[in-house]
Amino acid sequence: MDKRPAHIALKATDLAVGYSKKKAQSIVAQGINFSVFQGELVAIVGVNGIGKSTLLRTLGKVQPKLAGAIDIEGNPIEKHSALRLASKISIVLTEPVTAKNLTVQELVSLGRQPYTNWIGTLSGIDVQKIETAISMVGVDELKNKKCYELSDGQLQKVMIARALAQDTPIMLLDEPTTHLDLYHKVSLLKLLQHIAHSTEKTILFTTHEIEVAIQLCDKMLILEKGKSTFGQPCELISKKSFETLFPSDALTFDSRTGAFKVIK
Ligand SMILES: Nc1ncnc2c1ncn2[C@@H]1O[C@H](COP(=O)(O)OP(=O)(O)OP(=O)(O)O)[C@@H](O)[C@H]1O
Repeated sequence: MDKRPAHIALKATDLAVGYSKKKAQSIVAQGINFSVFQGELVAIVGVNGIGKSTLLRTLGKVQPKLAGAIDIEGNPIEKHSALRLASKISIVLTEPVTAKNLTVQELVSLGRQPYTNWIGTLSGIDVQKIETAISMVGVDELKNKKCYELSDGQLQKVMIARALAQDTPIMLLDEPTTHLDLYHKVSLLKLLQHIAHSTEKTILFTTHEIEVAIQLCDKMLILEKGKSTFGQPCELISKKSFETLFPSDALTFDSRTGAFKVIK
């Protein structure tokens, strides 16, 4: 039976994202509308440079929106202080990790910063959340390694563990599977699906793994030049929304299989 999640965790209304230089605005994507329920796994997809990362950073208030509204658990994003937002949203970006000299355990512990006292002492609950996060993403055996000793894929998992340790109702992940092989991509997205459904966290991530996302996500947001489409993967397939995603000289979308076919 379809379980209806309790409430809207994240909502965008007529949102425009992009960059401001001096007084000029450079809009990357606009007219973005969606409502994501608590406990849903949502993929943001679209071609290179369409604005997926820009949108994700805007949803996490890493950069300002250019127009429209973002509501976090029913309140406008600008009403949340930085500290309050850090207890609502965790975000993993693609920027290189600067704290590579830390051990895995120390890096994951940083996720508890919004909750620790001013000298950063970890409570029993903090330690437990750190341990749970490390074991959830399956990096227990790397716990005492320095981050500079890890492969890109291992580091990516550790960054997700740090966000999990932050234990926020909303997680935003920019291309969390980039450095992983196909098996580990699927495993990680299955893990995110499990986390979203079992802990009622709302997880939005950007990805180029459209076919895997179609199979595992509750909803998808497709960004295209001048428009965005949001819905359940099956709705998007029946609306033929994936068919215009790539220029048709190289790829077509087969709605029967939910997969792209190369035009030879
Ligand atoms: N700091 C910046 N200042 C100005 N423009 C930027 C900045 N960062 C990105 N852009 C531009 O914004 C547009 C969207 O970039 P963005 O990284 O959001 O796309 P994307 O969909 O995530 O791409 P990809 O799939 O290649 O990662 C691009 O044209 C890019 O050049």
